[in-house]
Amino acid sequence: MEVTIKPVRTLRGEVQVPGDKSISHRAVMLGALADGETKIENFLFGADCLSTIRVMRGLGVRITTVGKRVVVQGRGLEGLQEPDNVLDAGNSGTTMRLVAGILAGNPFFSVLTGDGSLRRRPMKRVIRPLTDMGAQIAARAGGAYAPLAIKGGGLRAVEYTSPVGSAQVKSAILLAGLFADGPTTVIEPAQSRDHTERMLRYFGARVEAAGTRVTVWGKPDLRGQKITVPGDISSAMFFLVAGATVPGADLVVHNVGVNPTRTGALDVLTQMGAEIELLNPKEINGEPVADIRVRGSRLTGTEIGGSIIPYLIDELPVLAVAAAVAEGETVVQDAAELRHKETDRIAAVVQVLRSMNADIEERPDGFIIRGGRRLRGAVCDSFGDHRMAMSAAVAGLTAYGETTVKGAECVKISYPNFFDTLNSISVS
Ligand SMILES: O=C(O)C1=C[C@@H](OP(=O)(O)O)[C@@H](O)[C@H](O)C1
Ligand SMILES: C=C(OP(=O)(O)O)C(=O)O
Repeated sequence: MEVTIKPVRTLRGEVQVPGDKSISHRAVMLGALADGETKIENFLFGADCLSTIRVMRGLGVRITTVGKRVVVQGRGLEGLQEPDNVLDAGNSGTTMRLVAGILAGNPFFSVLTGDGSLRRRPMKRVIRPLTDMGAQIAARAGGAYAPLAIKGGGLRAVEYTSPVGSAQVKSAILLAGLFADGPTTVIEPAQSRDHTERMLRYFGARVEAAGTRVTVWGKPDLRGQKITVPGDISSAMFFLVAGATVPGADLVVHNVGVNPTRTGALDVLTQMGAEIELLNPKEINGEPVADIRVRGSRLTGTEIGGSIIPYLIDELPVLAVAAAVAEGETVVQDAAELRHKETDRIAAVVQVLRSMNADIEERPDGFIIRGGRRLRGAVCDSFGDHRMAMSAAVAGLTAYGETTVKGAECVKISYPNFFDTLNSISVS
């Protein structure tokens, strides 16, 4: 699918983004491991979360959907069944890595695979700690890539120091830790998003967290819950950058999850001079939520690196668009993890923005953008990556001429109605 974006006069209106992807995945997984029923409202019906539902069904879990609600019949910690076929995580790194943690705890054989993109993403980062805990895991290319063949069970609790600040690695170990006796600890080089910890507590597990160190106690009594998924801040960020870069824009995005381990991009945009207000703050299921208002303003370049990176990792492609429009230089560093996403997002950002006339230099761990040049519409590839497709569309709003996004159907991974919502706020 090709989508053409025309420059807009301005952006106006109110937006409701779909449910948070990270939280939707975790709600299905923990619901499956709990005793009793879990009802999930505002679930993200994006392809990635549907992959999680498919995989958990493959493990014998009954999951039904009614409107935007998902109901999971929990099977208890010991209740999953050996799958009679391979489990397909599709395009979803979160599904593969977190489910690997759950499978490591189960005394049966299973094979986890995914699409071409996911089968090129690094898996040693979860295989190593899960193997340390006692699981047997074989993988392609010397243990580097999926498919993964897992025979789990008999896990021991460990203390693991992770070389990467990754919520998927941390969560895989914490989920495996549910099946071990005693406390399992993960220490990260920089704190990553903490939805797993919050939701484990919400379901009744004992979790202690202090900065980059998290401990979960094994064999908890998890009880089915009612969960309302907040709007996804990573999806909201496309509109927040659009609102910040389009002159005269005034947008409100409702009910957005503002967990401090996810709001790095809000801090960066504010530091760049964006006019952003958080309204109506509240808490649901242990997660902070607010409405976010943004108005068009003049932006200036900034530096992005160090321990904030995991707090904005998925937002860097769209922050690069803000940097290209801003006056002055923006330096992004310490973000080599971007090369291990659905595509190499450093190479992809450089290619897309350069084709749109931006002055951008590729670095091994990021990029340098000298902003302030008027962007020019171009034909952009999505690289099959939902966040690249939406970032190119946002860049097209302030470019002169038309921008065509090729392979735009991949937005279905995290935001199926993205283009409809963008149209609904565009003033031409
Ligand atoms: O745990 C999660 O839900 C996620 C963690 C991040 O990945 P890493 O853990 O690989 O950094 C992020 O990029 C991904 O979109 C979702
Ligand atoms: C990297 C992403 O997701 P995952 O790792 O789950 O594929 C993303 O949504 O940007």
